[in-house]
Amino acid sequence: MREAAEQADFIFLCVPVGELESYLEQIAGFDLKPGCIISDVGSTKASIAACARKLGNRNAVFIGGHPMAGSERTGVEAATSILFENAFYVLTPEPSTPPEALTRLTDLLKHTRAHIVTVDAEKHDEIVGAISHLPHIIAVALVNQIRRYNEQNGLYELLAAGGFRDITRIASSDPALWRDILIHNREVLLRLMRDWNEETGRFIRMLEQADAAGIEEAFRMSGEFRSRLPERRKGMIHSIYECYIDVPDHPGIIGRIATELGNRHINLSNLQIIESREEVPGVLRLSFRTQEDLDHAIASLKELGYTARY
Ligand SMILES: NC(=O)c1ccc[n+]([C@@H]2O[C@H](COP(=O)([O-])OP(=O)(O)OC[C@H]3O[C@@H](n4cnc5c(N)ncnc54)[C@H](O)[C@@H]3O)[C@@H](O)[C@H]2O)c1
Ligand SMILES: O=C(O)C(=O)C[C@]1(C(=O)O)C=C[C@@H](O)C=C1
Repeated sequence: MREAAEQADFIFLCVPVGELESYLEQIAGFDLKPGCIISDVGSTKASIAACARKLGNRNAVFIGGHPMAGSERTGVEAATSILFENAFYVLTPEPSTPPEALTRLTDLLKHTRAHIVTVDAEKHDEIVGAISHLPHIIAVALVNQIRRYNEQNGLYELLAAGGFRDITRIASSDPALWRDILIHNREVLLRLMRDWNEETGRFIRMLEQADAAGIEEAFRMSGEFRSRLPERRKGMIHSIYECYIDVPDHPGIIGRIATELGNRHINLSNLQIIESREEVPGVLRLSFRTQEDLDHAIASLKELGYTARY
């Protein structure tokens, strides 16, 4: 590691959050190239930023980083060359970070086609705590609640399909990775969990009082906010023109749809079966490179009798 680090212009630390500080400390003891930039990809930023401040700069500059991309999968098998494309990549420079170092790092990261955003490390942890870490806790808690019911009656597992799967994918994330993330952001998460308790408390009160209007309003407000979120920020740039098609359970149906589009010279860029029902290809998601292809595909599929929608 010393040999590689001492020749490097850039060093990225890509280990679990709990290992970051010890690597940064080791690297700080090496004879790094003048101007070397050290960054990381950890999901929390305040603790590694504090460690870097303590170690000081010497030859190198540390700039924390966090690509908001990835999935519940880990290991090299989960890597793809387009992982960061169109994703937001957060950098957490300090007021003392030399602007030219930040420019060199962003120039390098541009090749990933991610959108670079800068914010300070503490604010990062507050925001990402709310939009990433809290949802992971909620998903895990929910799955464990249902897992306990299922011990008494296996029907829970059998019937758990659409909604449950949608909200719990991230409950399959790597336990050790998430142990580190939650522990390193525990102050923020404790505050967020208290707010979460209030949020669930509001639902308890609405149910106790059979407050139909209140429940409707809660769904209306959440739907409104959620519909403002871009459908798909990361992944392949070209897959943002998407439509959904209900596919009946007939052999060869997917091939037929693809062939019909091909016959009309409509270029598919991606195709995904959304598994909402066991053993039934429920919904097909088709992606195109242009709005024109998408509109043409929807019109053609409707003409052929399929239910196609944006
Ligand atoms: N998975 C995501 O969605 C995601 C997204 C953004 C950032 N991150 C962050 O990226 C970092 C890596 O996560 P990942 O999802 O790529 O996980 P990963 O398991 O795919 O990669 C972690 C790598 O670190 C290695 N490793 C573990 N302990 C080590 C040690 N003590 N010394 C040296 N190597 C060690 C593992 O062998 C593995 O190759 C974490 O800090 C995580 O918080 C993850
Ligand atoms: O989509 C997922 O599976 C993720 O967990 C990705 C996700 C997120 O919560 O958005 C998880 C952790 C990372 O630090 C960044 C991205």
